[in-house]
Amino acid sequence: MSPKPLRLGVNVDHVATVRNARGGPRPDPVRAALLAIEAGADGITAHLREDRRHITDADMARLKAAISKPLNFEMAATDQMLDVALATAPHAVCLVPEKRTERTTEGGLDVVGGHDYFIPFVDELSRAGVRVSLFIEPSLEAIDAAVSIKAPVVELHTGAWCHAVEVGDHDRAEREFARVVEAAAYGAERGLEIHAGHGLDYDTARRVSALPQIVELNIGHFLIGEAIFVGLEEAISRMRRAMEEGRAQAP
Ligand SMILES: CC(=O)[C@@H](O)[C@H](O)COP(=O)(O)O
Ligand SMILES: NCC(=O)COP(=O)(O)O
Repeated sequence: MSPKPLRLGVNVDHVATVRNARGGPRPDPVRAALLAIEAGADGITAHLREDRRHITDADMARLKAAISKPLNFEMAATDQMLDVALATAPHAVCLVPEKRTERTTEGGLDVVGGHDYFIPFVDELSRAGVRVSLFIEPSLEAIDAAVSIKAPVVELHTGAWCHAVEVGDHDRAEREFARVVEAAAYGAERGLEIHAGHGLDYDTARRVSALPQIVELNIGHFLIGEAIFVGLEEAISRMRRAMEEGRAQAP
């Protein structure tokens, strides 16, 4: 059976990070989203953090109004964010953990300890026609919890693997990648749609694209950084090529 098509979701958070450094209107994450779609992005991801350190409520509303591709609204599981998400009516919501003090998303959602807490969020968003995904650690326990919470999609947090690659800790990187491989297969066997994201670059995106169960990668920080040097269109084209090369290796 040929592997399923692999989608690229481009996260525009860090266009807003650069904009907010000066407090003006530029660079505009909506302009970046439109360019990303022209360059081949299958969707746009944006993380409305509680502290609004990058994407703002207005950005999210403008993204929803402007883009022709699906909007993946990342948010913490809070009543306030739920209200914003329901008012925005995105294609999808991804529930992610947040800590005020974190520099970036550090781990996956605590779907084991917080199991019952997440059920109403998944219920209400699903009833509103929003596709819900849970941003989780690549672990079998987290997969089981996601199935029990009845979320149709999980996004496997690839940050630990990508960080180990980045710092040259080969043994740790291989252990972390093995967790991603196992969780992707285990989750797909249990009927979940499998996404992956956080910290991916061309090489790690190529490698993870070879996992046939994974149908969407959400990539932001690396692409926005690359765009500074080669332009956003070229960075996305190179990422698409890397994903296609990886997918060609899929069993
Ligand atoms: C959940 C996820 O991995 C991304 O949304 C990531 O959080 C990018 O935003 P930050 O860099 O602000 O964490
Ligand atoms: N959910 C992952 C995401 O949207 C982008 O993460 P990153 O590539 O900015 O680390």
